[in-house]
Amino acid sequence: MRSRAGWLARLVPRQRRNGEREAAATAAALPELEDIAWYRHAEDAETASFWRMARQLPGLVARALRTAWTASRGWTVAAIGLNVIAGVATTTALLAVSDATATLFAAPPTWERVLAAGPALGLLVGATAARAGLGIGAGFAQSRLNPLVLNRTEREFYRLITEVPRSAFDDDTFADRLKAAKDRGSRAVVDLVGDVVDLVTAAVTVTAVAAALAVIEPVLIPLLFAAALPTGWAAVRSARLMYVSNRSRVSRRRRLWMVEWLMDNRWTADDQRYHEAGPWLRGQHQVMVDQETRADFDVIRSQTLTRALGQIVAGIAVACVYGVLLWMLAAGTVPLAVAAAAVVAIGQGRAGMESLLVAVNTVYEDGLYAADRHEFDAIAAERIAAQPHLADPAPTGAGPLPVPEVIELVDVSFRYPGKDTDAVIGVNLVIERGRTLALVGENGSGKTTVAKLLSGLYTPTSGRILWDGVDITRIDPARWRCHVAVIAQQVQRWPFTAELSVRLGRSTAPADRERLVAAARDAGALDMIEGFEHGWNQLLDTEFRGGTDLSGGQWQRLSSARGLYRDHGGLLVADEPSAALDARAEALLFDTLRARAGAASTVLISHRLQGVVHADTIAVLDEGKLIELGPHRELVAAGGVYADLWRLQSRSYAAPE
Ligand SMILES: Nc1ncnc2c1ncn2[C@@H]1O[C@H](COP(=O)(O)OP(=O)(O)OP(=O)(O)O)[C@@H](O)[C@H]1O
Repeated sequence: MRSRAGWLARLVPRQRRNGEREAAATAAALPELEDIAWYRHAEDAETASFWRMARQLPGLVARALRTAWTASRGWTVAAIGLNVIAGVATTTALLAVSDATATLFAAPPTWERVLAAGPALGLLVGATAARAGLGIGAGFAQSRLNPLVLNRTEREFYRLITEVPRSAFDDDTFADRLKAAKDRGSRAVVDLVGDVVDLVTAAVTVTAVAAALAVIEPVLIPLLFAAALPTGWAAVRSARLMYVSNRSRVSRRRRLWMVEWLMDNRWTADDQRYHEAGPWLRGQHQVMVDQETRADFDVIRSQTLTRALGQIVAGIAVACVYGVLLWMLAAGTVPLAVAAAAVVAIGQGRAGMESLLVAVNTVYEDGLYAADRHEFDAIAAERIAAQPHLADPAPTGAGPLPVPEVIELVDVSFRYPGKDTDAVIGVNLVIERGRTLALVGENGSGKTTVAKLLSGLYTPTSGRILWDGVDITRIDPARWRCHVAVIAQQVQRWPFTAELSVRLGRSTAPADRERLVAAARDAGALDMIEGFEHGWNQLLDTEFRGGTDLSGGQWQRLSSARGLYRDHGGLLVADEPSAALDARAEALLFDTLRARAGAASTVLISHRLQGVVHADTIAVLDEGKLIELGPHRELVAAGGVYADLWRLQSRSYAAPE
């Protein structure tokens, strides 16, 4: 790391020391906050010199222009082009000032001299008006460009996030990158385009003034640069301090927002009150808010000191520029008329130079944040591309696969990201068309994981899943997922109308009223839906006007209806579909599942063994391994784990004598 001298050298390390202390304090209460990943770029941001920053500009500018160009070629050309033409108008106006003052101040003004300065004054008025008009035009073009860039950036973000494999969401690094991209990264990509237009505007103004000064008095050009440097340095330094601070606070903020969400949403409102968890949550929240406040104070103090120093040095530098001008005037090297024009040019030049330095800084700062978004895009795209069906596609044709006659799991193992043990270990299973396979086993034995592998949510770490002998992990899911329907263990309460909530099972297909009704009936949800005040159009979210909420079992019926609506006679995976159902609804659902026998394949997961006795095959899992396999009678006769579970459940359901 570069060594720094004086008070400034201590500013950033101090901020980081505070951050480390606070992280330790938070970690004591909330261990999951420990996270040093955010310092990855912060070191860079903290130590990059102005020149290194300037060296990165071409790359950042090129990237922003590419973004703008792909969003709208016309408005990009307009925003940049009009600014460049405005620069020509600036030079013209300044030279016109010079001409006019030379004519007017050559001797005491007379009417003749005023008239002689007329053309120059006319040019000045014309050029000034043109510059203003062009500036407005450029501003309009930029305003049109920004929403288009935002639109494109958002679209790409949500494409990536919905296409990324499910396993990405189990990875904390991915979650951090996602957060950084969402927090500010995406916005920074859009802002960067505006910053680059501002940079071009400022650069054009400075070049225009420099061109005018080259004609008026070239000696003033370097002095002009020197006078603007201290303010620019202070702006860059301030932004960098803020950047480092923000970076180090992302994890805490993520946790903070999570705790806030736990307190302010209706999903956790009940549990929070049952367990009187409010004070504890508030306490955690307060610890983090206090740390945020201290971090804000730290960064504000450091920024104020930096800005003050910049302003003092800038003041001295400006005094020197005017001093030199006065000296040249006194020495007779510059005539009064030229000095007057130079004062106007210096005024505009200083403003332009400061804007330029601030723009350089803003481009760099937003460039750092935009890099978060680009990094996220790259990680997401990499994960998407690494999926076996893209990285190592099976040599099969195009179009949807047929409904499979046989689905096989061959020596399938799976480990969740970041875990050091497998959730599923060397499982071999066969599901024939028209047959029902039941998965049973204790909590955490791997049943849902097998269901998720079968439905393509995850790819096996090793082993293969074959559909009629074809390894489906190497085939685009779009070609086979259409044959898989899932009634998930975790009931998702979609905040839509009842109809949409069921139709979501096949959202891209046109609504099929007959199938909707059939699915709802088979799931025991039809009477409930038809009994709603607005029937199928009933909104199921009390956070919106006219919305209502459902009981746990009613939500589960809706979830089953969604799965059944999706099902088209392929594989149906029902993971604990009756956990919240009453006896009548449960019996109806199991009848529905049994009715598939002979025609469609079913994988049923249930802890209620009464529900699985009819399955053709029952697979018993234990700590990820398949330990028993066979029909109910055989397993009971074998006297193993299944028989034990069956005996326990039969005993607890038996009526007292
Ligand atoms: N997203 C995940 N990330 C990491 N580990 C997970 C994840 N989901 C499940 N696990 C772990 O994988 C193992 C198997 O979980 P799984 O959900 O498949 O069990 P299960 O048999 O369906 O349990 P239950 O009967 O409770 O539904 C468990 O040890 C669980 O902690």
